[in-house]
Amino acid sequence: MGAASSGSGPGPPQGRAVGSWVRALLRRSGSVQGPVPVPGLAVATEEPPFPGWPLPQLVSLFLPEFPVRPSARQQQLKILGLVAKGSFGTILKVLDCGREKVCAVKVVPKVEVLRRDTLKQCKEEVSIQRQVRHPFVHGLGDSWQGQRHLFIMCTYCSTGDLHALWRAAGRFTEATVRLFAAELVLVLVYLHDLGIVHRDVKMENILLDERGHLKLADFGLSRHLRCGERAHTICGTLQYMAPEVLSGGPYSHAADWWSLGVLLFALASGEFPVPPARDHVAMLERVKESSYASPPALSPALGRLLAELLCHNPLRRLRYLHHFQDHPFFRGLAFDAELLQKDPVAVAVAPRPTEQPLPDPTTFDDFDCDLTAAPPNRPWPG
Ligand SMILES: Nc1ncnc2c1ncn2[C@@H]1O[C@H](COP(=O)(O)OP(=O)(O)OP(=O)(O)O)[C@@H](O)[C@H]1O
Repeated sequence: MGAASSGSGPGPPQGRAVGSWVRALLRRSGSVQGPVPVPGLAVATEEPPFPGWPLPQLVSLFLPEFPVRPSARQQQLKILGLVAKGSFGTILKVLDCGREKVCAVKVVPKVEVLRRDTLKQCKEEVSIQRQVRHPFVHGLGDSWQGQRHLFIMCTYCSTGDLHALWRAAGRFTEATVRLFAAELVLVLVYLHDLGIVHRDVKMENILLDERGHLKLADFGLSRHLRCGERAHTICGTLQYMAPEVLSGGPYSHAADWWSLGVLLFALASGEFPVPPARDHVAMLERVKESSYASPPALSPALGRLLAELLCHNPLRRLRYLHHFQDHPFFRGLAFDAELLQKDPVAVAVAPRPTEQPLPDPTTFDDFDCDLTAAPPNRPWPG
């Protein structure tokens, strides 16, 4: 939901209940807040307590993207462990006992959303994820709210994310880069045609399905941007940000194509084209100075693709499907989702250490409802 880096977390300590471990962890990370003194919010139900009366504000603010679910629904979920701590919230692995499915749930404290003034962005994330349906997009399963948290649930990807795979592999062969690039081209073209700019295309936000194909995730910075419209917010992840984004805009969907260029450069060479800087001003200087010359080990066709994506002028950057279909790097490849998915991706499905079974799964609503005794540890925003 944000732009800061996230890392995969270790499993819970052996012999300790997962519930108390997750609660302690959420508290340590500051993502669990004490009670917010809003009168009338002791019990959140689907209906307002008195027909015609407004819902308490801390509930109504997040509607309709985050409906209030009957607690029976939430009790069907059992926490299996921690997946990662993002900049905003915590990603948990849960078992949906009703559907017998393992899911990932992003848990975001409402207080944090309001403190950072990201209510609009947070609702946009869910509404965009609900809107998009594509083989290479990680779709939304469900979203709802508790008293203190927002919950965003989707299928759990057991193969992990592209960043973890890249770190393990060092770099990928050009054949693998070609396949991943084609999958991402299809996704970006699809999103841009819908008038959506992702704004945080990076390896950590790309999950892998069980056959190693890509699923673009984390629409936390995405927004609707019509063709011809321009954005100005400096956001994204520094190393992936286009020069026009780093300089405060105006920028368009072309910014996503720059990020793709950075990503493909790193996948193929094992290194980022430009090292990270401390802030966007310093990063812009580095980006301006860099020639983005491809390492000589890469083929001329890939070198050309990278140069055409990492083009400082957004108007001259590659951005239409036919640009890629006609490109020598993709010669002989069909931009067809079904054909691209035909074979498993060998490097992604190679056997890896199996996950430890987790002791004592706990019901999901515990950490939203059981913390009412703790005092607030942050000032209430506004
Ligand atoms: N459905 C999922 N299945 C498996 N792992 C997931 C899933 N969703 C997220 N993750 C893991 O959790 C990490 C953080 O997720 P996400 O980017 O959605 O959170 P975030 O709070 O927006 O983080 P950040 O702001 O740091 O990008 C991902 O990089 C990925 O490794």
